[in-house]
Amino acid sequence: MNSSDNIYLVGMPGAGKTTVGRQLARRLHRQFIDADHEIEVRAGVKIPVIFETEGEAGFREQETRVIADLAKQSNLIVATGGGAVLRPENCDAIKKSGLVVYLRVAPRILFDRTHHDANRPLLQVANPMMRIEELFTQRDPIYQDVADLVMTSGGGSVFHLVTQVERELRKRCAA
Ligand SMILES: Nc1ncnc2c1ncn2[C@@H]1O[C@H](COP(=O)(O)OP(=O)(O)OP(=O)(O)O)[C@@H](O)[C@H]1O
Ligand SMILES: O=C(O)C1=C[C@@H](O)[C@@H](O)[C@H](O)C1
Ligand SMILES: [Mg+2]
Repeated sequence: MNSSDNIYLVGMPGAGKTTVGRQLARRLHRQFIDADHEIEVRAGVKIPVIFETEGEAGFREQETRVIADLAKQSNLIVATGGGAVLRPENCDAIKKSGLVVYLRVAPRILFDRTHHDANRPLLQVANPMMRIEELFTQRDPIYQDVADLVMTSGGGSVFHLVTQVERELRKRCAA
C-alpha cells in the first residue's frame, strides 16, 4: 500500500472499530472518520431513526454513498459500519482506496460488549446472542475475504490491540 492510502477497519458490531480507529488515528497522525457517525451527520438523525423511517435498505443506500465519498479521500482512518461489507460495491471501494483491517472477535465477547446498547438496531431482538452468532456466521467469511490484515482479539486491552495493529501497519507502509 501507499503511505497515503486510507486504512479501513471492518468487523462485527462491538469489534472495536470505533475505539481502535480513534486511537490508531492519534498514533499515526491521521484523521479519524466513523462512517456510522458520518451517515448520522448527513441524515441529521441517529441510525435507529434511519432504520425506523427508511428501513435497512434506506440505511444501506446512505452507507454506500458515504463510503464512496470517503474512498475519494486519502490519509484517513475509517471505522466502517458492521454491515458495510454486505455490498460488493462497498468492498470494491475500500479495497481500491486503502488497506482493510478486520478486527475479528468471538460472538460471546461481542455479546458482552453490545447487549446493553440500544444503538444497534439489528441487535434489538429477543435473543441477541443468537443473532450475533448468525451474523458472525454470515459475515466472518466476507470480512476475511475483503481484509488485507486479520487481527484476532480476545480478552486483551484496547491499548494492546492498538499497538499490535500499529505494528502490523508500519510493517506494510511507512505510515
Ligand atoms: N479490545 C477491547 N477490549 C475491551 N473492550 C473493548 C475493546 N474494543 C472495544 N471495546 C469496547 O467494546 C465496546 C464496543 O466497541 P466499539 O463501539 O468501538 O465497536 P464497533 O466495532 O465500533 O461497533 P459498531 O459496529 O456497533 O459501531 C465499547 O464499549 C468499547 O469500549
Ligand atoms: O452490523 C450492522 O449491520 C450495522 C452495524 C452498525 O455499525 C451500523 O452501521 C448499523 O447499525 C448496521
Ligand atoms: Mg462503531
